[in-house]
Amino acid sequence: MTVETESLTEYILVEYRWVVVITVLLPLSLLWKIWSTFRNYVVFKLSSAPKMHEKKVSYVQKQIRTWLKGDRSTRLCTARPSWQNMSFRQSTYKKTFTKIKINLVDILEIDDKNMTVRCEPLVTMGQLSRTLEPLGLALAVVPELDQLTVGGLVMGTGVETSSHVHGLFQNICLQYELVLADGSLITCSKDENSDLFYAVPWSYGTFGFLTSVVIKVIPAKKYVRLQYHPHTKLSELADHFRQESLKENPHQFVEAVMFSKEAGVLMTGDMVDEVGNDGQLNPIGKWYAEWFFTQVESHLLRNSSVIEYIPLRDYYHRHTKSLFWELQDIIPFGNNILFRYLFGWLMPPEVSLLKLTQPDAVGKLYDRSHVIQDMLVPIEHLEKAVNVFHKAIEVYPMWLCPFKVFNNPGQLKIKTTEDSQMFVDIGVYGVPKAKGFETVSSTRHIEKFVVEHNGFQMLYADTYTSKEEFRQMFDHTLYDKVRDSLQYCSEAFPEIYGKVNRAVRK
Ligand SMILES: Cc1cc2nc3c(=O)[nH]c(=O)nc-3n(C[C@H](O)[C@H](O)[C@H](O)COP(=O)(O)OP(=O)(O)OC[C@H]3O[C@@H](n4cnc5c(N)ncnc54)[C@H](O)[C@@H]3O)c2cc1C
Ligand SMILES: NC(=O)C1=CN([C@@H]2O[C@H](COP(=O)(O)OP(=O)(O)OC[C@H]3O[C@@H](n4cnc5c(N)ncnc54)[C@H](OP(=O)(O)O)[C@@H]3O)[C@@H](O)[C@H]2O)C=CC1
Ligand SMILES: CC(C)=CCC[C@@H](C)[C@H]1CC[C@H]2C3=C(CC[C@]12C)[C@@]1(C)CC[C@H](O)C[C@@H]1CC3
Repeated sequence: MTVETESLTEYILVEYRWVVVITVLLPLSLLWKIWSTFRNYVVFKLSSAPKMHEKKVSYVQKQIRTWLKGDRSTRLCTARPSWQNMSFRQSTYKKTFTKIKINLVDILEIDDKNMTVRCEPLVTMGQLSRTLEPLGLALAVVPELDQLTVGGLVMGTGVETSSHVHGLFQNICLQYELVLADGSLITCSKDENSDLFYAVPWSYGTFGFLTSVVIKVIPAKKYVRLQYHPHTKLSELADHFRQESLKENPHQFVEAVMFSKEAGVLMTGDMVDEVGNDGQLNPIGKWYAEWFFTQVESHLLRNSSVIEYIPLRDYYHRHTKSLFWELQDIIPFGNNILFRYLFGWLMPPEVSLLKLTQPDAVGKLYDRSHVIQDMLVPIEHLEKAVNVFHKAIEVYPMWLCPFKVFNNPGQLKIKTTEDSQMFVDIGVYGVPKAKGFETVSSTRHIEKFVVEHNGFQMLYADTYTSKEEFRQMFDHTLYDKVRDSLQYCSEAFPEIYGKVNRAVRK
């Protein structure tokens, strides 16, 4: 192919990807949603999952024993193909590792006396919020994309707008059940095998295979009373953001979306049972509703500090329908009123199908000129971080979400003697506009800033940190100790860095 035809093909594949998305992916996504909702409903109602759980765990153990009997020349990972997961990085190691099938997709038990839910690792956030809602319950932290799994959020991490109160997803998990590399089944909690319990989060499947998790639930109400506070000065927004995140009795939900370096909207919310007369009901989950982030932007443009009442589940999944703001690049007219009324009920396409059918040209384009990164920095550095991000990449909207890191053992070690420290997650998803942007060097620049400011990088996307920087970012003291104490662990699993660093993972 000549250079001209190649770039024309690339242009067509990128610009007209929506044709395939609309005609093939949306109908397939709908069939998949109908089937999985029906299947999960039936299994949950029949209560057959708890009986099957032991059998399925034995099968995981059997696969590991088979590997133990062999020459153990390959390492282990889950058999979930890369295209099925939400991680943006390519799990290239899946081509060479021995893949362990973990077909554990069910909610096992809801205990409304102890306020816990026990579920298998492939249970998704959408599945949990749908099941808990009619019971008047919710997870204390609901990472907002429907397809995120409990396993991925435990082994990686999960953050949401209630994290300034409850911490990260792992902080609402009370017990893990794992199959280790020696084939044994173990449970751990803060009182039992506590080293393993604290080392599991952020370990990316490098201790063993998670087979169930007990998670804390809270009482839920019907709506979220959400107040929008537009700001046109970064310093004012940052002060307000810190004040709302750090105050003694904070709102249950705090989030901000920046639409430029200076201007953004802070949102504070609380669960309520009724729609009050100080605001209007806004059912943002309806099929015809405008994308949430553009609704937020309209409050900035009107400079109006309004109150709205949003149905709770609509609130939890407010960024699902537009995949934050990523879908505007894939279906440019997805937020058009006509499209919404005619086809909004089909949205969004499944992320897994988007990954599966992503043409090489689109992959290359995302590598070259698209950023998907979340950087976590102590909240006092918010303005500085926004300025650094603006200079290096300049992507808007920019997501700001406060979260608490507790002073617990593990990879996220904070540099304070206090019980906890408040951080902010800065999420950039989109096409960079900064002059001189180059994927590796610009990402390295912000990674350096994050390391120097005692922050952390979320690892679902690519990291380019050196091993030394990575170990400086994530405390490996407990991690190394636990790996050394577990038989066959180092043979079976690479270190975290070996799985997440783009240059190192094979
Ligand atoms: C055949 C069909 C007909 C429909 N007709 C109508 C209708 O007449 N009126 C109407 O209001 N809606 C209609 N819808 C849309 C439906 O109400 C919404 O999709 C609703 O969010 C589905 O929730 P669920 O729990 O059933 O499904 P889920 O499987 O939980 O969700 C379906 C998809 O919508 C996303 N989603 C779920 N909840 C939200 C939310 N609150 N905000 C943003 N995204 C969300 C999820 O990410 C998921 O991908 C229709 C949908 C279908 C499939
Ligand atoms: N709001 C938020 O907090 C958001 C979070 N994310 C990120 O997305 C990722 C979650 O995506 P998801 O598709 O659910 O998960 P993934 O399948 O991407 O899994 C993430 C990691 O967890 C490991 N893992 C998953 N299940 C198990 C298990 N049962 N036993 C052992 N290891 C396991 C995987 O190991 P292996 O490599 O062996 O498969 C992988 O390294 C997380 O990293 C999360 O931080 C993304 C968007 C939003
Ligand atoms: C809130 C936090 C912490 C993170 C949000 C991250 C999401 C915006 C990304 C997670 C997976 C990403 C993927 C895409 C867009 C951005 C995410 C949803 C694509 C849909 C972009 C188009 C590609 O062809 C496929 C991508 C799959 C993963």
